[in-house]
Amino acid sequence: MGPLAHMCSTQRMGGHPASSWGTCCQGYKAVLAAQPGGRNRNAVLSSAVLYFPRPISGDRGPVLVWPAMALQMPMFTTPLRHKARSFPRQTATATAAAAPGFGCSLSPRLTSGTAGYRSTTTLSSSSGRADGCTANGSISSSGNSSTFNASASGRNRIDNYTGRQGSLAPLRLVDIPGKGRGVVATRKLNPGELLMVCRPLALVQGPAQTPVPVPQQQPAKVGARRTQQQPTSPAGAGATGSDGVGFGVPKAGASISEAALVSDLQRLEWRNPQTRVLAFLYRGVQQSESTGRSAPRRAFPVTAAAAADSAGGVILDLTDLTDPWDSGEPSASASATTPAAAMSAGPAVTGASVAQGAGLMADQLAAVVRLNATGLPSDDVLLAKLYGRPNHSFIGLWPAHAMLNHSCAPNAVAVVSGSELFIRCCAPVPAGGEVCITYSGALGLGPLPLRRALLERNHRFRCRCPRCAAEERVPRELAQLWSDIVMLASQQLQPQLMAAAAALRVSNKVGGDGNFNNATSGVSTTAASATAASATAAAAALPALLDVRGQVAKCFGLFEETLGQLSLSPQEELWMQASMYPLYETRARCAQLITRAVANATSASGASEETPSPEQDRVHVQQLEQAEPGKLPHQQQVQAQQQEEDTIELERRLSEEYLDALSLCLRLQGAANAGSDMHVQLAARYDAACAAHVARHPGPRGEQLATDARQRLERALGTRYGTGAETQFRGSSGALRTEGVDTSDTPGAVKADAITAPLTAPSLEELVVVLDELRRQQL
Ligand SMILES: C[S@@+](CC[C@H](N)C(=O)[O-])C[C@H]1O[C@@H](n2cnc3c(N)ncnc32)[C@H](O)[C@@H]1O
Repeated sequence: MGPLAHMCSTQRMGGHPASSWGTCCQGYKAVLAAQPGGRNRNAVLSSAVLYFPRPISGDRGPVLVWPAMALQMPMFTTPLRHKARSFPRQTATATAAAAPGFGCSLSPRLTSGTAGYRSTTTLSSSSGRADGCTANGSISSSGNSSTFNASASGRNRIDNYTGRQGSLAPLRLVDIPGKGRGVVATRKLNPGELLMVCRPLALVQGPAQTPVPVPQQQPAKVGARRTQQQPTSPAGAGATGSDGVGFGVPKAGASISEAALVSDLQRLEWRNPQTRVLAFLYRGVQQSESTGRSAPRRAFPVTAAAAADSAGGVILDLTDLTDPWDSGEPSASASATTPAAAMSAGPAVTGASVAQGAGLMADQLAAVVRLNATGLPSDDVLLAKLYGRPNHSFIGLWPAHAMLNHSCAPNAVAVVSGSELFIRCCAPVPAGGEVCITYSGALGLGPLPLRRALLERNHRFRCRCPRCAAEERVPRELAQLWSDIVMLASQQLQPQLMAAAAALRVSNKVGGDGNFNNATSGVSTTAASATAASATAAAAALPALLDVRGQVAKCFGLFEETLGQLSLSPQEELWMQASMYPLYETRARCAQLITRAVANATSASGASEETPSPEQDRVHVQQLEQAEPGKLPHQQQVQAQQQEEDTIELERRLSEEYLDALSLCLRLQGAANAGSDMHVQLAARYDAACAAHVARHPGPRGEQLATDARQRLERALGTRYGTGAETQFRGSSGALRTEGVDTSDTPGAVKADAITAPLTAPSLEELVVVLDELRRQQL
């Protein structure tokens, strides 16, 4: 039986495959119809039982089970073993070129020495960490007032880097009932708009890494460290697709402990403005403790909390926080000192009494870090590649970023590049609306119970964003059914797909180079036999893939049926679908693998026609001799042509099915995770898949798909990185690698003479070129 024989007739017509349960692919509808009450909720639930081959909710419940894949890679729990590097106190002078006409320059190196901008950066940092992490804690700058890091007053930074004079950052820090402090927009904000460029109060980086194509996630709060590593996404990066674009966390990416940051906060030299910022952040800890909003995991001394409150509080605005090392006049008493000494002795610091002594400091700092710090195994891979510098794992404290509260429907996204953290609007925000990021990373694309459990466990608060509110109104049994479906998709179907993908990977290897060397015997096989082996592997994988396809189709039937019973707004419906994302991505992944398996199988038959074996030749000659003159060759030709047309048509339909599924995933990413690296990766994947499709199946529909895909990729890139139209700060990571610092372990590192300057944001063309490069590296 050939591989295609596994498909039932409806599937050949674009319908559903036969499942391993032997039911018709449209069976769930029959079951639904057979239930008393037809389509009511109970009927749906009982039909669900019929369709799930194994119990789908275990003792622990779905919300505890689904993130298991993510939990396999805990972050920031094990200190890194870093190559020892020391950063003695030093002064570096950097010259870089200023804005006009600079947008297309890819290498910061090219910018050095040209006219216009000169910034003097004094870097004083902790000396020699035992673990070799780099600590970038105290950077103070002065210089040209038209630049972000050189503003004399520190008040107009955002105007300066966006070039919009007179319109100070369109954000304000306010108290938000039930959440503590938060950030609101003072005017309407649009996706892609740069909102803040934040410098860290402290930053610990791991050693330089070369990007390796695997998925990344946008920065998540440290409290969520166990959730931020996303499971390998079938539709997203890490997939085996030839159109795959995975460009995230370097594989060597290791975790850095919170303790490393705490210890750097203790070791860094402190001046009063920075102490004020720290005290300001610490107030958040105390507030959350006193309101019970977010109980810290340790009790803090009542005296310290009371002292901070009675100090009248430290009132800072966002501009004080975006660059904590550039906040104007240090107090007279503010000679460099340690945090403990500064907090207990510095009279100019309102929050000085927060610390009762060095003994408490570590605890307090730990609480500040826990509540406010952010970390990932890598900073942004695309920007690093664009600017020609390596990636670093990191954990850092960016005070302005720390003021952003969470929403499951975020309208802002954070991107870390070197030591800067950029905040960009990723969904429209009305004037007065709160600007929120997500703390959940990829797991924000999951059902409410899962999101809620993660936020409550890691951050100790209950999200009441509009998406959560809408999902709360879903009847309980339905919500349970949906959670079960998600769990089925991620716990059972995705592993099945992974196994099939592994088999196909082997088959691609065998068939791919056409001259496969057998590892054990060292015997080189012919192209034809290798392709035949590939076809065999594809044929072996197909039944499992078709089974998954059938199960996914049934799950979708159930979900869509039940979703249709609720009266939801289009936005709410999109959010519900986003919460079922694992099911959508399972479908896309499955469609992709089936497309590949069929292509492998059919190319094998083509290959054997091209290179018939001696036996085939003999049979063929015999047939010709016996045939009526002129008849058989013609019949054969017609048959072969028909077969080929059928095959191409089948491949086209399967490929379109894959593209449709991917397109939906992309839409959902845009609805609930816009501007995330997952969103960008998926957009790149979709773009590449559409381009591959149109190359294989030329025609107006393919062309249209490819155009649409490119637009969507540009939108995703624009949301995360800007459109290149505005001037922005290109990152000052050069400050980490100033004169005298050994950069030999960081190939391509930005050297002292190339400390970056405000430049035009990367253009879309630049970003697309880099994306393509990363993709080629992966292939
Ligand atoms: C990084 S801080 C954000 C700033 C914080 N509101 C403050 O005043 O310091 C994170 C904490 O803010 C609170 N928070 C953030 N998002 C929230 C939300 N959607 N609902 C309730 N509290 C939230 C929680 O206490 C959380 O642990």
